[in-house]
Amino acid sequence: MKKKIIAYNRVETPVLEDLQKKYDVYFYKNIDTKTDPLFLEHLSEAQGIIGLELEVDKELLEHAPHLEIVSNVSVGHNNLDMEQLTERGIMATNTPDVLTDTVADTVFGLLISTARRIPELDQLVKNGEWKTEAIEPEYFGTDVHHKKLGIIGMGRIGQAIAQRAHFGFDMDILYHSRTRKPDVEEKFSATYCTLDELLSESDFICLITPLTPETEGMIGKREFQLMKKSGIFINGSRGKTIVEQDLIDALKTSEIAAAGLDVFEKEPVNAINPLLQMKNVVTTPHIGSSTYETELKMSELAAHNLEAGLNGRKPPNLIDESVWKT
Ligand SMILES: NC(=O)C1=CN([C@@H]2O[C@H](COP(=O)(O)OP(=O)(O)OC[C@H]3O[C@@H](n4cnc5c(N)ncnc54)[C@H](OP(=O)(O)O)[C@@H]3O)[C@@H](O)[C@H]2O)C=CC1
Ligand SMILES: O=CC(=O)O
Repeated sequence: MKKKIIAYNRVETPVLEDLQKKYDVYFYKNIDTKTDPLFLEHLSEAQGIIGLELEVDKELLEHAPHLEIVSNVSVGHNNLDMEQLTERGIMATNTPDVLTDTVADTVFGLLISTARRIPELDQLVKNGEWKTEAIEPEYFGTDVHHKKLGIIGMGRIGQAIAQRAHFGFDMDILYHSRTRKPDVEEKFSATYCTLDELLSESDFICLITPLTPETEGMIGKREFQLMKKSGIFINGSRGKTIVEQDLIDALKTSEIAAAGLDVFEKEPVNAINPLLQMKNVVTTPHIGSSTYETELKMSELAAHNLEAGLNGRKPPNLIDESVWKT
């Protein structure tokens, strides 16, 4: 008998079609399915789940007695209650590495767009408001090259950001993570520092940690106050790693100069969120890894993890290896 899987928004079409040949696939596009009786019925039969950011918590797991593996189509796995999954011996996997460069490009793109005010000036040109041959100083941006960049979370993506900054833009790099990384320091001439030192000394700050109990709200009022008034803050991690209201206040009171945001406390972001009214805030809708090439690679890797788990092989990207019993 074919195994049953729930494929959850988003699994790229070729990957979905391949899974459909081998498994009974219940495909869900809507993110609001957790109370849907049909979803709960499918969940009660499923051996596997593959998808992006389905909140897998105790309540959901109570409806999933046959579940063997949850395969996230993302590297972040804050949507998974790992304690509950491990306690039940259910495997969980993610998709590291294949998205690293793409996310670093997004973060760097936000950084440059914010510093050079590209979306604002694009709008000015398109609105027919480019009146004089030489643009007025009120529309000048600030340099990126040769400035000081602080990276919070010097993991895979943090290092890919450092690579772009060091080799492409001659930036000085400060970093903060849980552990020091001598190889990274050597490769990018990077300097390890405390969070407070990084905040007060950097011209640009990129936050790219996972969302965990330790990082939730790690950047708030006190941290924004430590930043330079000319400082530009970029968040590529998760919305809840910062206190969003404190960012709004810091921008309103010119505590910092500008922000580039790919992630928000609530997603999709509420249309009346004050951040969306600010010219010095550049936003993207959580698209760090969203290129055709990378989304396909992520889906393929997630399917590979899922199939390994369902067929008695160790998935390459097991988040908690302790669930694997040889
Ligand atoms: N916007 C988007 O579309 C995307 C967002 N992301 C986000 O980026 C995150 C990072 O991904 P990736 O680089 O692959 O992950 P890694 O695990 O490779 O890196 C995470 C880094 O964060 C550091 N870190 C963890 N906890 C803390 C803490 N309490 N204080 C300071 N630093 C900490 C780690 O430190 P140490 O090395 O010392 O352990 C590590 O350097 C993901 O978890 C996800 O949330 C990822 C992809 C796309
Ligand atoms: O946000 C995306 C991820 O892969 O994590």
